[in-house]
Amino acid sequence: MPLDPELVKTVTTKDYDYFDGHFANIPKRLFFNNLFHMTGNDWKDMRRKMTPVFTTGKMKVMLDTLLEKADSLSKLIDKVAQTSKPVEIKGIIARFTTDVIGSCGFGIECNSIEDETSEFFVKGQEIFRKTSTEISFFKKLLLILGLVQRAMPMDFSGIENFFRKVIKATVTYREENKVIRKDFIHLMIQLKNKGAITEFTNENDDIYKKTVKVDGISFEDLVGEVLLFFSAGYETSSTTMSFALLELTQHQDIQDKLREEIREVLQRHNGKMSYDALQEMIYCESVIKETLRMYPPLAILPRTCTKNYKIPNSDVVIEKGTSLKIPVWGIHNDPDYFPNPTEFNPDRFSPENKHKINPYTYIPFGDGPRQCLGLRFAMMESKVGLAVLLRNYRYTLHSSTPYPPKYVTNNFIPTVDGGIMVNVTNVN
Ligand code: HEM
Repeated sequence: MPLDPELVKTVTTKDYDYFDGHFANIPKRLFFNNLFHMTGNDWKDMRRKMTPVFTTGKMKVMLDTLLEKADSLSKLIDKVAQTSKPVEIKGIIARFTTDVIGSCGFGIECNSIEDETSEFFVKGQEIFRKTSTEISFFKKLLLILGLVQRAMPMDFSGIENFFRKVIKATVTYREENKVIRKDFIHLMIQLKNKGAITEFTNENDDIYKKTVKVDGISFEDLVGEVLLFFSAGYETSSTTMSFALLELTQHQDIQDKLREEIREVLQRHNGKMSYDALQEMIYCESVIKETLRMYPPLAILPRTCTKNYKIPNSDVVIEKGTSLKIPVWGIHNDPDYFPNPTEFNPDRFSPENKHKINPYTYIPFGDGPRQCLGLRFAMMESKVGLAVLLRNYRYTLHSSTPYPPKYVTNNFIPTVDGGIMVNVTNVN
């Protein structure tokens, strides 16, 4: 367990070649056929192909798709505020992130914001429930995708077939009808068919302006990666926004300041949540970063040693096959690096202060060549989500949720026991 930031640097970046796997002995099947589980040249090759999917240009264009979902979230929260009843906010945000990743990742309109019983959500749950009755939907998803390692007597073939069928239907429809949509699956189809993907510009320009040449990928690769976007992007983002709201209920001054910034920025941009407007939400970014410090969704960063490694200036040799766990939560909450770590203080990440943070002590998205590819997307989605939730509404914690929170013990991603119950009031 590397605790020292220098060692974290060594493992994730400096001597990355010795630690280039997340996990060892990954079974060869669809659900593990993705970037997160690859090592060595397979990983290098796939990472090179996938990197152009996540450029700033692509994020800007995908924002339009994301904003459609934000609109639905806005209507839902308005309804909630009118009822004056407390509500479990993580569930609401999870419906938003399901729809976002369903739309941006799978190209599917899940409509779970409007309808909790939407087919995609329910079908997914049904299928996962078949495999085991005890484990939560998302834990199962993480298990299936190998983000949690545990021997499970599960038969995944039904689930794999379901997702393969859903993605196949989307890909075939788009190919036959020449559909172009601003989402990940469109970029992946280009990768599959042309071995190249294009840099989106803006709506009025030719979206095939700038072509980035890479080798193609197979249909199975496409399914594997799209599934990874779902597992990597859904729960992590909803967890981030939910913990941000939890902290904001405890710090009304910070909540007010953030709301003020959101309103000011949107006023400057004629009420439109453009990419540029989001860039100007500096305080919002600090709030998200501080949330990710206190509550990193991936509390542990896995690495596997792939070649014997002698730790410099010591006799210690880490043997090939050794599994390493970088304790992200522990490092982020260490008073040596973050004074008063239990205090929620977004100013740690203000433009004036952020240079004071020691390298390799803030790693919610990992670090080095394997750093999270969806970082920009996650930040954009979280900013949009918080801006929609806070612009016109105030949140206070309902008495049924204790603070500090109690966590469930059987989930890989930090999860508040009983959910986060809040009161929502319209402040217009
Ligand atoms: C707040 C939200 C998120 C957090 C905290 C997060 C965190 C992480 C972390 C810690 C890793 C491992 C990095 C390492 O080993 O150094 C990772 C990998 C990854 N994430 Fe994220 N993630 C988030 C959202 C997303 C989203 C939205 C997507 C895609 C749409 C995504 C796609 C990926 C991919 C593809 C990898 C594998 C990278 C590789 O192994 O080369 N993530 N993420």
